[in-house]
Amino acid sequence: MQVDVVVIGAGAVGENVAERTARGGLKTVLIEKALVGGECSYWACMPSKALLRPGTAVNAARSIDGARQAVTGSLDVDAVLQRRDGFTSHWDDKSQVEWVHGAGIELLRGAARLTGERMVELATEDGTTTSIEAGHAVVVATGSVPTIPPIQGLDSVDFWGTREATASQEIPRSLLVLGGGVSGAELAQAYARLGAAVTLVVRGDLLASYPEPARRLVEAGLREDGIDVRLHTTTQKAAQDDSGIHLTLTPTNNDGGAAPSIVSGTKLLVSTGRHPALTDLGFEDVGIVPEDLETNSSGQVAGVEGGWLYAVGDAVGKALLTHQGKYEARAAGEAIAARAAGDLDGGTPEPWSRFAATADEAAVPSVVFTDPEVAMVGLTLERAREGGANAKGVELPIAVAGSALHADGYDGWAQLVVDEDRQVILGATFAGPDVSELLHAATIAVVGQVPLDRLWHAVPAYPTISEVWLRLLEEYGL
Ligand SMILES: Cc1cc2nc3c(=O)[nH]c(=O)nc-3n(C[C@H](O)[C@H](O)[C@H](O)COP(=O)(O)OP(=O)(O)OC[C@H]3O[C@@H](n4cnc5c(N)ncnc54)[C@H](O)[C@@H]3O)c2cc1C
Ligand SMILES: NC(=O)c1ccc[n+]([C@@H]2O[C@H](COP(=O)([O-])OP(=O)(O)OC[C@H]3O[C@@H](n4cnc5c(N)ncnc54)[C@H](O)[C@@H]3O)[C@@H](O)[C@H]2O)c1
Repeated sequence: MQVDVVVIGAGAVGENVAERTARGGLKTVLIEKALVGGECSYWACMPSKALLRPGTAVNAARSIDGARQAVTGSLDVDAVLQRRDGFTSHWDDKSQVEWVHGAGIELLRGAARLTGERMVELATEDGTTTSIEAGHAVVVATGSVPTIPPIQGLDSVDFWGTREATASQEIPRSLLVLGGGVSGAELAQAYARLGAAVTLVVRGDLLASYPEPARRLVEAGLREDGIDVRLHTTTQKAAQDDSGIHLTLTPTNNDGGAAPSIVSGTKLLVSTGRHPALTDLGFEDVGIVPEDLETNSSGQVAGVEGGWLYAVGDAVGKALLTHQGKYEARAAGEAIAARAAGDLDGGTPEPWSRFAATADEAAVPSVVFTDPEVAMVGLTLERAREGGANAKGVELPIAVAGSALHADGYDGWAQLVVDEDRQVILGATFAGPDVSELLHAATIAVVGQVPLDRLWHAVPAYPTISEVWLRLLEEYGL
């Protein structure tokens, strides 16, 4: 079979590359071995947010006098799960397949691997194999897989990963959650609010890549929901018997030689990170060591002569986020189409052109959808300073008319990271109820490198939570 572009993996990221190359007039084949739509649609973003949102909505009503009195019941668990099932289309990819066809992309089902320069082999379930030659590019968009920690006994425990936790049809009586990253924090809260007794075991600090005050707000929110949060706690052992699953814990820095403690639950969720899904893809056959995979800003894999091999999204692991992967996909797809048309040469394209995912470097937005939320873009103060910037942090509690109206006793925190030499914003973090919708303004300011004296003219509407922007600029001295 001879085509222009082969995209391996039809997650959100693969779909977006294929859409761009097909739109650019290239005959594009998209190969998927499981569900078209990938992790985000069926086992990650969509179901996890669907599990969280009802609890957040009820808690929001409870935080306003007058509305609080109207909340007289608890969450309807069956209705929440059914609504979640709707958002995952009941794990049926029919509508996504229709979209693929509508976009002029050819979909092939099966597992693909590289077999040589511009060559891909497709193995289908019935045992047949097809060889496909890509005239212009092969794009690896195979996503990521869970990283399972080497904890004694864990391999003989029947534990959940995030797939099982986001797709479960029942709420366990008690849930142990291992890992205090975004998945752990979000799913611990979702299950606590749906009625499980949750213990969250965190090796270091919760949400360690976010600023400290934001972490503390989330920790307080989780504790308020009755979650037993164990920070700086190492899991020594896991075991399972008829009564449930048991974890043996010690303090992470156990200088005092504290005796181990045991926590138990009916289920265990292991959410200890993910890594690129690059095994069995034939990278070795094209001279690439998967662990050393590096790409330029248009997704071209380094060290491949002719620049025909691309990788994007979780498979590269620059930012394990759907929106950022889709952005990389748009840039790669545009670059492939432009190179095929002779409008763009090989090598790294101009930063901030539509062929380069330049924002990956220092302008990645992310939201932790706990209650309260954390929304962050760009660099933290530490990272900005490590990178050599003359950076200053400007931070305040979020306490403006808009936040006071939004919820009684609104508790939030905001920080801008300012480049003092260039007078632009390098990063921003907001923590508090419903702050996610504040994030895009900050993303625009960071990506646009909007000078602070111009930002001064961006007047937040009154009374909104965005007024905190005004207070932050005042705090900076403007
Ligand atoms: C619990 C959880 C919640 C999350 N929530 C959010 C969120 O709210 N917002 C956000 O931005 N991100 C979120 N993420 C991250 C997000 O899910 C990922 O960044 C995103 O799914 C990556 O998309 P992708 O297309 O790169 O990979 P995937 O979605 O994993 O797609 C890769 C596809 O490739 C296929 N494939 C793999 N190998 C082959 C092969 N050899 N041949 C054929 N097909 C193959 C797979 O079957 C899969 O369908 C969450 C992640 C988790 C775990
Ligand atoms: N709202 C969102 O956008 C969202 C939600 C969930 C996940 N995601 C993405 O998916 C990816 C995976 O999420 P995640 O939470 O699994 O990963 P993560 O990397 O965010 O967190 C993993 C956590 O597990 C801990 N850990 C690692 N090994 C451990 C061990 N042996 N014992 C105890 N703890 C251990 C780490 O210290 C860390 O706190 C993330 O990179 C994130 O970007 C995004």
